Amino acid sequence: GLPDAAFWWKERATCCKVRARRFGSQRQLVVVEPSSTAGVAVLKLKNLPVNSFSLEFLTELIINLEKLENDKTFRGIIITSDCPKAFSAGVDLREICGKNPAHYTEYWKVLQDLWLRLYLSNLVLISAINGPCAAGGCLIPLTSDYRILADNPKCLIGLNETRLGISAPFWFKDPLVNIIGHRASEHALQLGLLFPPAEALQVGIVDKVVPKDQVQSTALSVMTQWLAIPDHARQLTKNMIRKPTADLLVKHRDTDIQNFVSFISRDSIQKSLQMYLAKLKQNKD
Ligand SMILES: CCCCCCCCCCCCC/C=C/C(=O)SCCNC(=O)CCNC(=O)[C@H](O)C(C)(C)COP(=O)(O)OP(=O)(O)OC[C@H]1O[C@@H](n2cnc3c(N)ncnc32)[C@H](O)[C@@H]1OP(=O)(O)O
Repeated sequence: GLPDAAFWWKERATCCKVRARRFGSQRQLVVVEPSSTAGVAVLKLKNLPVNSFSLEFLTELIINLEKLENDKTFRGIIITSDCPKAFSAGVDLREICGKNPAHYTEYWKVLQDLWLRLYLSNLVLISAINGPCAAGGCLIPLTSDYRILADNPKCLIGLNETRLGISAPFWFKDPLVNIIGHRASEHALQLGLLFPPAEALQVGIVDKVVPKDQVQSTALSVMTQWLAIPDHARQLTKNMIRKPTADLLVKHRDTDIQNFVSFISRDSIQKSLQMYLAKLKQNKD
């Protein structure tokens, strides 16, 4: 029969630990702190300058999430950024530009691992989005249970992949459709829309917009409401609602990797990405 997500996860967690030893990083890209509320951890993303998903950062993130998942003292995690410039700028374009197919394969597998770890987490996950959040950067919010965005015109959020000449994978599209609906997703995805806070709230890609200095305290008070529900009942319900979407990725992971690798290896795609990266470097304040 079809291996379920838990099986996949076990196998992949071992790969992550092996990879972490390979990096042997001195920098701490993810900081986990206990919050003032019992049972709640605050996980801070700290891959300066913009929390783009390098392979090393993804690996560290997965290991920290795995530890929290297995630590019975924790029931919920607030995920936020410790980089002043962004919540997350998404996929690190240097990981998907000018590398070889083996690298693209490994990278995509790890990104899928992060998605599965978050989407099927038994913990309550709340994204405290205190900066811009683009494309792959939405992976964490879209797999969270609740999203709070800072009310600042710079805090744009959305899946802008088409603007880079690429397409969001189906496992980014599916949670977006589950959250904002079919028509709004069709519109947002095709046009690669990045929503400012008021529009983000209106379309429903975030649940709450608050002043930047209140993002974390609001996350804590929302967390308290979620933790008032008995864990077992909430977890069963979460799993019931999310399993069909997660099973699609589990079932199609290998094909998805093959599609990604052949797509990203095309000359035309590589050119688009390089142009986008060059444009980013020019647009400096
Ligand atoms: C048959 C078909 C089958 C299809 C199968 C599937 C296909 C799948 C295709 C592939 C799908 C990929 C899915 C995911 C994609 C992504 O996530 S792509 C990344 C998208 N991200 C963005 O568009 C955000 C880009 N960044 C910004 O807009 C800004 O940087 C910011 C976050 C708003 C911050 O702005 P500011 O404060 O002005 O800082 P900057 O000066 O712009 O940035 C600082 C430095 O960081 C570098 N940088 C920024 N983002 C990235 C990034 N994503 N990757 C790498 N580097 C990044 C930026 O260039 C600056 O660098 P320096 O110039 O060296 O300082």
